[in-house]
Amino acid sequence: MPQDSHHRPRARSRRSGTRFPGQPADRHHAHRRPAPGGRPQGAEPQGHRAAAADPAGHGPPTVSPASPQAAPSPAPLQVGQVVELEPHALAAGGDAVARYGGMAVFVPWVAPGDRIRARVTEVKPRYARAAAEAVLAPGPDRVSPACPLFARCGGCRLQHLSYPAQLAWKRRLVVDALERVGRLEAPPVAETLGMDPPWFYRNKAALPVRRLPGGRVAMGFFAPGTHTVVDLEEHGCAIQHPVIDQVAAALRRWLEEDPDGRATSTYDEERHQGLLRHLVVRVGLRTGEVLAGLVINGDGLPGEERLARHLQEQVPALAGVVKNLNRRRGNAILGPETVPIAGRPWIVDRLGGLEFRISLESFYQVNPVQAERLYQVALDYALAGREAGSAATGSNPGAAVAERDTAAGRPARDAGATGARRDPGTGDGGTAAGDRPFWLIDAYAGIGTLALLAAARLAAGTAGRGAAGSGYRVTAIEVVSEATADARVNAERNGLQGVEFITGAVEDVLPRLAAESQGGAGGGDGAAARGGRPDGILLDPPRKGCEPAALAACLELAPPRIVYVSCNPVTLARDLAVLCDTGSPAAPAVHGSGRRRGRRARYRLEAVQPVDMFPHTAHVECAALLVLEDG
Ligand SMILES: C[S@@+](CC[C@H](N)C(=O)[O-])C[C@H]1O[C@@H](n2cnc3c(N)ncnc32)[C@H](O)[C@@H]1O
Repeated sequence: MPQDSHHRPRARSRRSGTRFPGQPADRHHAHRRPAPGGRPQGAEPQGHRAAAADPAGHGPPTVSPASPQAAPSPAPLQVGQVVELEPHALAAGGDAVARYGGMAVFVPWVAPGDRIRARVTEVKPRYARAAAEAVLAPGPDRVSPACPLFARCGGCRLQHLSYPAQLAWKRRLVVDALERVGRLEAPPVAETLGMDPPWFYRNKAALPVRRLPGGRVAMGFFAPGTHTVVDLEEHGCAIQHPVIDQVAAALRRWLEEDPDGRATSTYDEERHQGLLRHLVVRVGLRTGEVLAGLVINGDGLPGEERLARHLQEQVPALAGVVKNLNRRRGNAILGPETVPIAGRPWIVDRLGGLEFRISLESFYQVNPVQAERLYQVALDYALAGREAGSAATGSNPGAAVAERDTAAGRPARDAGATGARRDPGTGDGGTAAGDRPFWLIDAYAGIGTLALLAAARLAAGTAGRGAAGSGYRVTAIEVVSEATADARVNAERNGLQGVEFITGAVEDVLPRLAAESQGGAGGGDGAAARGGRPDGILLDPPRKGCEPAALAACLELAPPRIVYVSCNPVTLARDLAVLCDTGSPAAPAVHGSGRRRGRRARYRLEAVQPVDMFPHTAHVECAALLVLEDG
């Protein structure tokens, strides 16, 4: 697979050939270059064109002439009533919001500024829901969705909105959460960093596999609000890497045509019966390596070794095929045990000039192009003034290495990590005040992406003196042991020293480090005792945010900077309210916080950078910089 394969995505079709509106049928010219402003071909503004209605309320509504019977009524809404609405905003999940007689009405799949005819589906005391039946006049930001499955598949929520409008909305989402939930006044939120082109970016898919009556097999995403699989075979997916479609097609062929494949049952959630549950595919965007995981409600599949060979023949980029055993009921995709069937049970990808080994279970950002930008911002925040040249010149050694690597398409070992090792550095740029090593804690570290990129940057400024204690120290904390194992290998693979990996929950480990830190240097044998007070903490928790004990420990450790990376603006706002002590009712009480020097530590929100990690979905990622104000 070519190194820049993600720049040449192409949809494929076993049955019909071409996939997306506006996409050329010629596979080699199928990359949909966006028009200026990020709009893909085939997603043109609808202007005043009309579209047809979906009676089930699931399809995108289509434009039609205004109906004289649908005039707004001041009477209270009733289920089944047809009303005309003009949504003015999007709510957090991506539904449009309109007002009707003082009541908020949520309508999916329509855009602010659209004038629509909608049927009321639910009425609550303070809000209602409606399904759009027709767009009477499109709003200024409406575009034609690029994917014909849009609104039938639950993967994307915003394809009907121009990309610049999506970016503006995501920034607004962050500002609103910080103001409303966090009680942070006039938060310093930058414009959202968008992706160009914002398509075919996902490097991972977990596709439920279901056999249909007659023996055909469906694989895809669930329809919105259901567990009905929307089969991607016909159209592929506009936001995931095309090789994922190839692996799915190869598995489908096996299940439909091979005798062992035809004998393989697929999972029935309600009865908790059937063998094959999901196909999980991971792709290394920069290396082209692919890992296929077959999630099984049992021990194995009939003819699984032949199946693995079949997949590898069909998709030569497959580095390995594994089975994951998940015999549990419920929505968790992966079970506790992963067993290799063929090849190796991990892939390698390159990011920021470093190489990362990634197993099936380990967290890895689904959009590495945008992840690289996010990490660069987060580390610029965390390391400001600590790297050689960064304070004086604003230069960014890590980023320069990453760019060189990307531009030249060279293997990472020529750049990034080894570059960091070879680079003589310029003195004590990575050293904290006095002669103490600069100490950074990476909490929720996954496979060590941020920790190792930080170490590479710090090493570039300190001639690699990390482990010796005079330059820098990075402490990475992660609860999933497979991810920590990957992280250790990744440190070695990139020749990076001075990084220690702790497997454990942040809410357990950070308080321990805080207690050691209070004991002062030499007061224990842990990292905190050796390093004293950290110079920075990176927090990158899952969607639910940090536990109060983790936040309390941050306040006790009271580093000059905290960088909070988040994929959920609401929990970000809640946790920042604790760290900035805004008095928000959403902030949980934290105990024992900020006892350092008898004062409660308190942070100021200095900058927030939203990054569009998930174009066309209602999700947004952020990096927020907090600077110690008091304590
Ligand atoms: C959003 S990911 C970030 C990972 C990493 N920073 C990256 O960018 O690749 C969150 C990580 O936190 C881990 N995690 C979840 N809860 C945790 C906890 N209580 N303590 C430590 N790690 C946790 C997850 O396994 C996952 O690897």
